[in-house]
Amino acid sequence: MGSLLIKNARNIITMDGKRQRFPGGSIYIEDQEIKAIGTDIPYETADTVIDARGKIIYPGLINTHHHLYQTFTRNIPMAQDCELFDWLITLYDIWRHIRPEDIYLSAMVGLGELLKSGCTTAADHFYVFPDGISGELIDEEIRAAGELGIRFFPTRGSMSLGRSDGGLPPDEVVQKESVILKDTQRVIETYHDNSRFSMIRVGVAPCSPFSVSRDLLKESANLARSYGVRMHTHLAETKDEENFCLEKLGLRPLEFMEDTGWVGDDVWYAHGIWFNDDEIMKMGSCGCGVAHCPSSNMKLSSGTFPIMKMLQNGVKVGLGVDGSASNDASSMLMEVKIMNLLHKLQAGSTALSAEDCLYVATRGSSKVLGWEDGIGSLEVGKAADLFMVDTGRLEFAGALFDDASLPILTGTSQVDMTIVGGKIVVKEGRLVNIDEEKLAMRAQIAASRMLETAAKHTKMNYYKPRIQSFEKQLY
Ligand SMILES: Nc1nc2[nH]c(O)nc2c(=O)[nH]1
Repeated sequence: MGSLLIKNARNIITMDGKRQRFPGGSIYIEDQEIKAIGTDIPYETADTVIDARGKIIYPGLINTHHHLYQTFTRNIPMAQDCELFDWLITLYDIWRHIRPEDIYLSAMVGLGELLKSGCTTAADHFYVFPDGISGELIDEEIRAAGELGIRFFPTRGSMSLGRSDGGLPPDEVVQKESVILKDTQRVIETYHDNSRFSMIRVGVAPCSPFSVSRDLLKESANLARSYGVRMHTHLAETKDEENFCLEKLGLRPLEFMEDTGWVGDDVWYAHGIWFNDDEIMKMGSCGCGVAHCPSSNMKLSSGTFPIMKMLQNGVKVGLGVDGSASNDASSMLMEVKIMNLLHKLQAGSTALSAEDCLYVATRGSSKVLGWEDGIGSLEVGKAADLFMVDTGRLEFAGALFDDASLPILTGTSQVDMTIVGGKIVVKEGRLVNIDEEKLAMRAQIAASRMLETAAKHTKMNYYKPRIQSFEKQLY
């Protein structure tokens, strides 16, 4: 691939162990790897040279939880203003009609938004495999990631406990356990690459305690561990989930996970809001990680993630935007800001700085994904995954007093350049490898098709909001 020199940056925010910054610094990259970084590096030229005067460089953000296919079901009036179970029940009926092309296009849109907001590695949890849709579905989003040039961590999700067996999802979107395990093994064998600068690592991800069976959890854990791949699931997201576990399984959610082999330093959960103090201590000591998804937790009124208790107990915490249906966006930069504001309110004004939140979204996320040797900070020996912002932009005027927190506090959601593994994938704020306008048009047509098909089947009016406007309620 050759060499790349990025020189004369206004500042480089490294997020290394000392949180070093290099005002006036440069980075020298060979192939995917950072070979030198600082103000006094022994390289003056390279195959490609970028003059970064006036630009600030940050480590690429790492998204630890997403459902990219949900990009086609955002801003649906009927799925607003409800909590997780009602929200899922509404949306399962739409997701039933997803096609392979929808998975590809929704991933292109979601991953494109992530790259444009400074994200360089994205984990995804794909768990809807409807009856009657043939094809190797998760492969569609892997194809999209390859085309856009983002580092990708697809997790092969699954649901096996349909409504007729006491689960939440309709039977039409659950699969037989043998089918799930066979396809998961195929995905691991076809795509998983555990090398330091791998572009694809695969995880195993049964969906949630109310949508999978005990047997599937056990067998999935055995499969994942036999290949040495990581394990991911939703846990402790809502009180409804806790009640489901207590009533139907006689266990708290974490007890259920322990019982089925789903505790350990190769496991990360999404959300983790409703763990009690003993459980948080246990998670810290056994090395479990959590993908914190603040926007989604607020939107679905799920609760507030106890971040300070988690960090104080040594739990690995990373950041996730969650599926677009419970966020309506895939902006990692915006998520860092929202996280910062949420915890000012919850944990107090001095608990977490904007720079601490940037740490969670970079270093913290790399630990959650078990990938700290390759990504998460800008230092020699790590991948050249980074984003840059141009301080000359209007929204930064009057704010150039702390370079680490600048793009977070000012609330910008777009970066000027994103580089993944030494390759430029966003330039002047635009995706390099795809025509954005054409993609947007194709994607909206496909999303409308899916919604209209669902409406025909269910006879629901998805355009109808759940609540009346507040004026109507009040007067
Ligand atoms: N926020 C979300 N929580 C979930 N639980 C579950 O079973 N599926 C989901 C989901 O898509 N989003």
